[in-house]
Amino acid sequence: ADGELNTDGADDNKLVRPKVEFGTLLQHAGATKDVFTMKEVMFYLGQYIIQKQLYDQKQQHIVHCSQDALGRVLGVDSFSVKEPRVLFAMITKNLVAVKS
Ligand SMILES: C[C@@H](c1ccc(Cl)cc1)n1cnc(-c2ccccc2)c1-c1c(C(=O)NCCN2CCN(C3CCCCC3)CC2)[nH]c2cc(Cl)ccc12
Repeated sequence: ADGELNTDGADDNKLVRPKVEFGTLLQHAGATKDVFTMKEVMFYLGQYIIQKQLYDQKQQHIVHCSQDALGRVLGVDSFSVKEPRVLFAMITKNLVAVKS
């Protein structure tokens, strides 16, 4: 729905282009393009976190990224997946809206 923030992204229809370093992370997770929907960005980021085992084994909603490029691009040492608004605010700083 328009304007509604859900865990799939602010708006499923909008296309975004990741900034260079962020785009490299998504490619590590298997992305093969440079324009995405927010849903795709979140899918690839989820894969990236799993592949690099960045989530806390005990508290699996906590992601530790201080020793990883993810921490550098998001600007935090760790975050909780239970705070989508905080997460989207950090992620959108690494994205450029694509006029569609
Ligand atoms: C609902 C969704 C979400 C999506 C967006 C937001 Cl802003 C918050 C939350 N979500 C719920 N848990 C996770 C998660 C947790 C730990 C490790 C990896 C992913 C995710 C994330 C997904 C994803 O695409 N998720 C698919 C289903 N998930 C179920 C949880 N699974 C976990 C099962 C336990 C072991 C760790 C993975 C992974 C697949 N993409 C993300 C990207 C980031 Cl920057 C952060 C979190 C996620």
